[in-house]
Amino acid sequence: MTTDRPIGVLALQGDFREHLAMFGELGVEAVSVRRPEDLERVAGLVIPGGESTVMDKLSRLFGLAGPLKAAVASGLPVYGTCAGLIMLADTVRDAIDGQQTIGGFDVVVRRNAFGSQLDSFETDLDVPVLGDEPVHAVFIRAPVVETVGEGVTVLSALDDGRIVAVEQGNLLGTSFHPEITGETRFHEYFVEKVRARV
Ligand SMILES: NC(=O)CC[C@H](N)C(=O)O
Repeated sequence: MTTDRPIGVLALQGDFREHLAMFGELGVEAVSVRRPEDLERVAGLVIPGGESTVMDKLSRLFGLAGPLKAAVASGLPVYGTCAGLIMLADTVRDAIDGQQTIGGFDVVVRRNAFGSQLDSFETDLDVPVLGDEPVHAVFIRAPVVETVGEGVTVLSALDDGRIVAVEQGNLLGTSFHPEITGETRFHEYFVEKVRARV
C-alpha cells in the first residue's frame, strides 16, 4: 500500500506511536505532525486516542488548531480514534474547561460515555464495510456518538444500538482503538480513502 505523500499522525499527546507502528506494519510511510508545516506535507491525518481536552489545549498552543480546521475543510482525509473522534466532532457533550474541537464531523459525541463502572471494556463488533470477520474493539474511557447528521454513515454500533464507528466524506471516526489490538482493517480502509483522493 503506498501513497505519494506520507500519512501524518498528530503527535501532540496520546497513543500516536501505536498508529505510526500500525502504518509501518502496513508498509505505509507515516510521519508525526506537531507543527503547521508538518501538516502541509501529508496526504491524510490520524488523530490518536488520548485526552481530548489536553490535545485541544496543545493544538491551540502550538498554532495547529486553525490549520487543522482548514485541512479538514479542504477535504484532507482524517481518521480520529477515541479522543481523536472527539476532536473531530462538531458537538461534544460533557466537554470541560472550555474545550473546543476542530469539528467538521456532523455528529454529537459524548465524552466518557460508559461512566466509571464500565470505564474500559473489550467486545467484538460487526463492521460490515470491513467484511464478515468481526472487529475486536477495545474501549478506554470511550465516547459514543449520540446523534449523526444526514451525511454521516454509521459503520458500527454496539448491540444496544450505541454508535461507535462513523464516516462522513473525508472523515472517519471510531470510539475504540484498532491501533492497540493489531486490527489493521480500519487503517487499511483509511489508506484506501487517502489513495482515492490523491
Ligand atoms: N481513550 C481515549 O482516547 C479516551 C478519551 C478521553 N476520555 C477524552 O475525553 O478525550
